[in-house]
Amino acid sequence: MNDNDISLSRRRLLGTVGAAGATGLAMGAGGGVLGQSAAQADPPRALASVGSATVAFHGRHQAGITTPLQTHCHLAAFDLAPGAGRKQAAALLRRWSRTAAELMTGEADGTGGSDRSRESEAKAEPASGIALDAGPCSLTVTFGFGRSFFTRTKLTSQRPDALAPLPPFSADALDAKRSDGDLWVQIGADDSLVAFHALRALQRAADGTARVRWQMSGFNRSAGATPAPMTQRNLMGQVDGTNNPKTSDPDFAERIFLPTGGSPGWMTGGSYAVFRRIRMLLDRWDDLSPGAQEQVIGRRKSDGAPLSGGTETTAVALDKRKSDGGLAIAADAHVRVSAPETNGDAAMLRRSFSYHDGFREDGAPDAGLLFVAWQADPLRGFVPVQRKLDSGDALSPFIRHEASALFAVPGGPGKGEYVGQRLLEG
Ligand SMILES: C=CC1=C(C)c2cc3[nH]c(cc4nc(cc5[nH]c(cc1n2)c(C)c5CCC(=O)O)C(CCC(=O)O)=C4C)c(C)c3C=C
Ligand SMILES: [Fe+2]
Repeated sequence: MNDNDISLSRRRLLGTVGAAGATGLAMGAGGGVLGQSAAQADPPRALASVGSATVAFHGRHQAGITTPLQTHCHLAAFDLAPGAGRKQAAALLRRWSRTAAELMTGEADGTGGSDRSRESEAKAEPASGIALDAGPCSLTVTFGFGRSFFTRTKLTSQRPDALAPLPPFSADALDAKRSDGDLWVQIGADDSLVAFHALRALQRAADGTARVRWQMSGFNRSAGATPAPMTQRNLMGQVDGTNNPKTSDPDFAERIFLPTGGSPGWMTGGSYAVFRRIRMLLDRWDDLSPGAQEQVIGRRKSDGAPLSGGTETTAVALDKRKSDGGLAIAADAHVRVSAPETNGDAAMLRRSFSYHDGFREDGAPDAGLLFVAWQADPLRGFVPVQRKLDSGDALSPFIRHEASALFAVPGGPGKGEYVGQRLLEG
């Protein structure tokens, strides 16, 4: 883990246990045990651990990259308003950073009270108190810059080569209005109101400087939903995320983050986020037998074990053959085509959320994956892998890439700094 480790911290709400009533919190945390604990006069319970978990805003890397997946996310791209340039962008990133830092500690009360005394530009807090009763709930806010940001702010000399537009892929069906953007915000939290509150606070803080270009919401499974913690499942029912690079891998940092002394200097400790909104053709998928679905991916549905044998965490044996001589993992299976071994060691950290936006006119669910992949260089991570998938992945007939973006995500701010300061004031 890194500087942004989750910690269970004291929370301002602990002080309100008495006022809210211990029973209320016990009900939130444990439901059915309410009557029992009240009758036995147990001491008041602290806020449930889900609520009190915090992730550090400051550190070498921004939060929300190696942070364990939260239950809720909002992804939003903003475009700078006409007339807004580098100065206004710097002021916005300062406001956004202050807001994010406060919300992530859980110290902001959500009433807007503390902001009224601040400079008039700062509308950092919605006055609705949306998240008033909750702890920080592992809230993370991550900020990135799109290619167009550098033109708008006349900072093209600082634009990383790695921000070159992603190449077109044959299966792309991209909606330009839901792609790209000058600025990107990724919000994750283990509570839906905490996540929405952060989104509103950041949107308000952007007022007059930047406008929402697109916004999407996603989800993952809630902590405690399964008897033991496990890898997430996506909406196709697959265990998804197993073979991600691990923070304990010796080459993890060099694969995912830019080193000190790299180029450009302001990206030290940063990473590149590739975003793809990938709709799943779930009716077509659900018509496949479970066995056929497993062949498409190359892993078992029940527990995510590779079809070459073993358990979920057993290394995939791409050369393994069945008794009939055929490959245990088909030539076009998703895990074979995307594996680092078959892509010149290309690797990325996939940190995705499911989405469901209702049903389309034809009755099909508008649902799938908000795919987010992190890497030190998209030309050595996402691009070669997607090129290969584009030309021969058994999963392709069941998905549609509908939106796309690439963002430069700078390193985390030091204490007293704001995100992107080294770019905007360098
Ligand atoms: C370009 C990169 C990738 C896209 C786009 C992508 C889409 C996508 N993937 C799944 C489901 C699974 N993917 C799995 C593994 C996997 N996927 C990628 C890359 C992309 N996936 C990689 C690099 C890997 C790891 C390969 C390996 O090293 O073994 C798996 C298996 C479990 C796991 O390791 O995570 C599943 C399941 C969907 C549904 C999807 C688009 C909607
Ligand atoms: Fe995949």
